[in-house]
Amino acid sequence: MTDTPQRTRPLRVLAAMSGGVDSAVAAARAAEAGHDVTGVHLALSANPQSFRTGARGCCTIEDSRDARRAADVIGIPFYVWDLADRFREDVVEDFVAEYEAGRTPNPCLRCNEKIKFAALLDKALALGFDAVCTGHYAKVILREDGTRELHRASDMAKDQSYVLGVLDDRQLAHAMFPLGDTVTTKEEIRAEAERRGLAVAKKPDSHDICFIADGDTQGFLANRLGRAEGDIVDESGTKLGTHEGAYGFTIGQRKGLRIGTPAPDGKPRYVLDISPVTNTVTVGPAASLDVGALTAVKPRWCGAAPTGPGTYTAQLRAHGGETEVTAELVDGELRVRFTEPVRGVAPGQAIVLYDGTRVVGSATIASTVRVTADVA
Ligand SMILES: Nc1ncnc2c1ncn2[C@@H]1O[C@H](COP(=O)(O)OP(=O)(O)OP(=O)(O)O)[C@@H](O)[C@H]1O
Repeated sequence: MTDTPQRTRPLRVLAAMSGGVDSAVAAARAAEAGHDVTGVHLALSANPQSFRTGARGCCTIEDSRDARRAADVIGIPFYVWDLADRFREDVVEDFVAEYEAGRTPNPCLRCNEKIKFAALLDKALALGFDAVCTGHYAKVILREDGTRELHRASDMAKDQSYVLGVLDDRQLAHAMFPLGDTVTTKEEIRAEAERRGLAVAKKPDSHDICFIADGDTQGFLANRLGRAEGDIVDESGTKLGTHEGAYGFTIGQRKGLRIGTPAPDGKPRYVLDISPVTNTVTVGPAASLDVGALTAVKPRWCGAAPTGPGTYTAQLRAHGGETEVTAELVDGELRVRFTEPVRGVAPGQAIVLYDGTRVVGSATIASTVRVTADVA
């Protein structure tokens, strides 16, 4: 294997600059490596001020100013592009629809798939750029046969390969992640930003979901979907309480159930199932969350699709650990079996398959098979 593609020759690079420290250092590293770098900040919210509530939100005017100041210090041209309509349609509306359907989406992954490495990348390529550079922590490795592989970042604690697991060969061929190559902690990145004179060196990290202020997902969804009172039931269907919207729950959730009656065994209860059809939330003991297998749809592969069953490690949520699986493509769907049962797998999330540190592919979890009973 050779080094990352960006090192082979100088490229025309479009650096996606959020106004945060990671993307500022990524752009600076790309420029320092000899590439012809232009910075771009994406305006992703139709009303940037609406997200300003003290904590960092997404794409405020302040963020675009921070990105511009960083570009000035690095000495690269800088633009602001308005992709708010695309972002609203492909990421925000998808997020709301998924919750409404009883699933748990990952909007960062969707944004990478539809915005940063689709709408942004297409526009960049049309303008003659070779690559889009971001501050993600992941590695692209160019193999001697010319194909590319996506790998976990050198620093596992910061690794973001999970949310990039949706990228296909074409997208990967034009992706540059200058932060993922080295063992780089956030503290080191901040120190590097300071050394480079970037004022964002001490800027706080962004939220998980950039378009939701103060991390209040429930408030955001309640605002979008309204109140829809329904029942909370146990596994036998006995009503235990009511909720104000099934979208407010995630499989495996324990807190905030507000059920008066304690479980007969006195143990905590967890969300086992969310039915948008009956607007019912089913709760039960932790053991009922154990999943032995799942089916996932819309598979995407980094490289050729596997031709038969294979053994992989899998990651099932953005900050989750790894688990061993066997996986096989059957009629275009991914059928996955866990070596050991795993707890609290949420439909709507992505399963990303790894071979060591290499991302093999990903798919969206559609249904799970519990160890105790089959549940769609
Ligand atoms: N509004 C935006 N405009 C341009 N690029 C963006 C924007 N939001 C995110 N990005 C790009 O996507 C990358 C990952 O986004 P994420 O929200 O995870 O940022 P982050 O890890 O907090 O990084 P940063 O410190 O640069 O904000 C960023 O490093 C940046 O390159």
